[in-house]
Order: sequence, then C-alpha cells, then structure tokens
Amino acid sequence: MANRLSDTEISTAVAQLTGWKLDGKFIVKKYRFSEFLKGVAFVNEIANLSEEKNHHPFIAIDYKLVTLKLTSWSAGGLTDLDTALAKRYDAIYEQI
Ligand SMILES: C[C@H](O)[C@H](O)[C@H]1CNC2=NC(N)=NC(=O)C2=N1
Repeated sequence: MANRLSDTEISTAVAQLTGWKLDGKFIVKKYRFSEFLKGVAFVNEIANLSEEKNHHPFIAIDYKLVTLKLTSWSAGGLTDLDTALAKRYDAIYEQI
C-alpha cells in the first residue's frame, strides 16, 4: 500500500487534477452523461479497473450523473494510487 500523502502533497496533486475536489479524506468528482446507460457503461469500466488494481472508489449513479469518491482506506487517507486512478477515470470518461 502506498504511503499517505501529506496535506501539501494532497493540495499539489489535487490542483493538477481536472474537476476533482478534496472532501475530507476523499477526492470527489461528478461526471455528467448524455444518457443513463452511458453512465452505467462508465461505471462498468471503472469497476473492472477497480478489480484489476484492487482499489475501489465509492460510486453513486444518480440518473445521468455519476459521482466517484476516492480514498485509500487501508492507508487512512489519500495516496498516489488515488490521484493516479483519478486520471485514469478521466481518460475513461473521455472515451465513453
Ligand atoms: C482486502 C482488500 O484488498 C482491501 O480492502 C483493498 C480493497 N480496495 C480498496 N480500495 C480503496 N479505495 N482503498 C483501499 O484501501 C482498498 N483496499
């Protein structure tokens, strides 16, 4: 498990992400889709990547809006894995 990021490291990392917000020990982003099933397809890709990396976001599907919340609960906070996966999620979103 990666080491927990310091507050300074978190601020720097979150500033380099697009549309992600810091919420306590989580980073959070809402993704909007033109169709409900596109959001479901996005979640399915996220789920497969989560299993592959054994690192899982909390996922909410609210019709055409998908919210992802990331933290490294084994580390008790944010790690590089969270920020790296946030970028992967954004790349997947661009492909949907
Ligand atoms: C036992 C299992 O490997 C652990 O609980 C994994 C599963 N997925 C995980 N996902 C996230 N986001 N953080 C973790 O610390 C984590 N740990």
